[in-house]
Order: sequence, then structure tokens, then C-alpha cells
Amino acid sequence: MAAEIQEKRVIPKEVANAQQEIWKFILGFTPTAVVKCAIELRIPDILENHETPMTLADLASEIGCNQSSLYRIMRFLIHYKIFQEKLVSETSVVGYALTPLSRLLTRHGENSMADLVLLESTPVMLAPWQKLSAWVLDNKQLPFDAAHGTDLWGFTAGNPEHSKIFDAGMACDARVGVAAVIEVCPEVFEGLKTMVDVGGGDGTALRLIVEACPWIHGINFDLPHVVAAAPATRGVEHVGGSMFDYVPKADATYFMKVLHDWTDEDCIEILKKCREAIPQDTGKVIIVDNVIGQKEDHEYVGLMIDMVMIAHTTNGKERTLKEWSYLFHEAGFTRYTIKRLQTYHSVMEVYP
Ligand SMILES: C[S@@+](CC[C@H](N)C(=O)[O-])C[C@H]1O[C@@H](n2cnc3c(N)ncnc32)[C@H](O)[C@@H]1O
Repeated sequence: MAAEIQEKRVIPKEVANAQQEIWKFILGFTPTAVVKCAIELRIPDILENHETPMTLADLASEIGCNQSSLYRIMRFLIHYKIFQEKLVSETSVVGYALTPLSRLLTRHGENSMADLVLLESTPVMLAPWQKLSAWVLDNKQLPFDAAHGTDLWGFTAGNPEHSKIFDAGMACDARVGVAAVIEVCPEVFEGLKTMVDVGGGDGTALRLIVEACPWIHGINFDLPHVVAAAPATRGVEHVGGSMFDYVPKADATYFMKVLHDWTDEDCIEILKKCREAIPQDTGKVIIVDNVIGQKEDHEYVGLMIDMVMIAHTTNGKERTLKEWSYLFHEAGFTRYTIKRLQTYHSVMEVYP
């Protein structure tokens, strides 16, 4: 039966368009929730392991679920280009296949971002988002503390399961960041005999750097509960402690997505500790972090991460180059260079 569709416009086009846009905010969490669902069901892994596109019936049987609910999940994710429909070779049967996006959502792929999706969508990380407006109003209790009664680092120290999820999430972003640094500016690591990764998490970043630059002896420095759970790695020594007390001595200190967790005053204190830890004539601090307010390319990621800093950290923030430069100057450093990577990160080398 053919239906006749008549579009009767009773509200101005501009308002109708605005309403469509607002729906993105009303239900903006749905892509996150449904992608998380697909990862938990291991759909990217199942499709990766299947040589040809997979029919709904085969995929449902592999997962052990009902076809009609799976169909709706897949229809939604195809719309978001997470999966695609393709003909099963030389037949007219349509199956599901990976796209460049879902290739990043397998559980153990080299460039997988799945653990980061799983981390950010845990109830623990979502709860502080309910507390933003209260914090903006009085700037008293930080959103994470308001939700959990302690800051993120205190929470991970007391919750080993969440600490593991947090470290895994950080490690997947570290893999992408380190690969980009080694690809674009390997000279950053030339001539270094020792390097300490301050706030290095489970040591993933340092492991990859030492694998690519085997002349470096790596020191992975993080809070005691984090290094206690970190896997032993050749060429990397794990040291537990707090960067507010001291930074282990090395030719260079390396920070990846650490300083953005802290206030200007905290960063200046940490950077001063770094100046004491490195040789005054040949030492340097290497910072891999976001610099906002530059080219447009990754600005939306930077601005979203800036909101994450409010929700999850102790007054951390994303910084412009001018704000970074202020920290370096206040901590007593005299010059720095900056290189932008294809990812949202930049690499800054800062000298005494
Ligand atoms: C956002 S994560 C970044 C981890 C890692 N650099 C990466 O890029 O994946 C921040 C790290 O700082 C560590 N950290 C927090 N407070 C610290 C302190 N006082 N001293 C040393 N590390 C600390 C956390 O345990 C966590 O591993």
C-alpha cells in the first residue's frame, strides 16, 4: 500500500532545525551507550574474526541473543557508521561488516579505543557529570568529590577494579599518542640514557617508547597502588611515589596527559621538582598533551576533554599555548619548542 506523505510546515524552518539540533543534546548519550553495548557484546571482535560479512542470524547466534533486538542495535550503529552492510561474497545476501570506526573498537587491537569507551561510560565516571552546575555556582566541591566523597586518585586507590579499568582506558590513548610521537618526532628521544614517565600509569607508554628507542632506560613513576598493579616490562623500572614529593632523577622527564589534571599552582610545583631531577645543562621535560586554541582540527576533542577535566580532576584544565608558556616560565624554564601531531596531542620540549 503506497502512502502519501504530506509535509505541512506550521513552525518556521529555523525553529524546526533548532529543534532537531536540540534532540542531539536531549539524547546525546545514546551513541555512547549503544557503542558500549556493542563492545560488551564483542560485536567488533566477532565481525573481525569472521572472514565475510555476517548475517543477522549468524551474528545473533554467535552472540547468543535475540535477532530482533540485535537488528535494532545494528541499524542504529550503521547510521553512525560504526558498522556497515555488505553483500556476503558472490551472493545477494546482506551481512554486517566492520568500518574504520569499529576497527578501533575490538578489545585487543593495536589501536583499540574500546577500553576508553568502557571507562568513560562506567557509572563511576558518569556520576560526576550530574554535579557540574553546583560546582560552577560555588566552585567549592569538585564534581568527582561530590559524587564519590574523594578525588579520582583516592577513589582508584580504594577501588582496585576501577583502578584497572582506568589504567586500561589511559593505556589505549597512550598507545595512539606514543605511536604518533615516535612517527612524527622520534628525535625527541635521541641521546637520552634515562627517562622518567611521571604519572605513567601502567607503563604502556614507556614500554612502547623503550621498544622503539632501546637505548633508553625507562622509569615509570606513579602512585604506589598504580605501579604495584603494573606489569613487569623489560627496560622499564616501576617506581611508586608522588610527584608532589619528588621526581626520580633522569636525563628527561616525560608527561603524557598528566599536567592537564592539575591547577596552575600544582603544575608549577611539579615542574619545579622536574627541574631538580634533570641535568641543568642537557636535561629537558617532554610534555605530550593537548594545546587548545590552535588550528580547528581537533578543537572539539580538546574542548570536550576540558569538560572532562572539570568532571573528573582536581581543578585540571586544557591549556592554550600562552597558558602552557606561563607554567614553564613560572617554574623557571627558559625556552620550549612545540610540535603538533596528527592526533589531538602536541609535543612540547621544555628546557632549563
Ligand atoms: C590521566 S592519567 C595519565 C596516565 C598516562 N600518562 C597516560 O598517558 O596514559 C594520570 C596519571 O597520573 C597519576 N598520578 C596522579 N597523582 C599522582 C601523583 N601525585 N604522583 C604521581 N602520579 C600521579 C595517576 O595515577 C594516573 O596514572
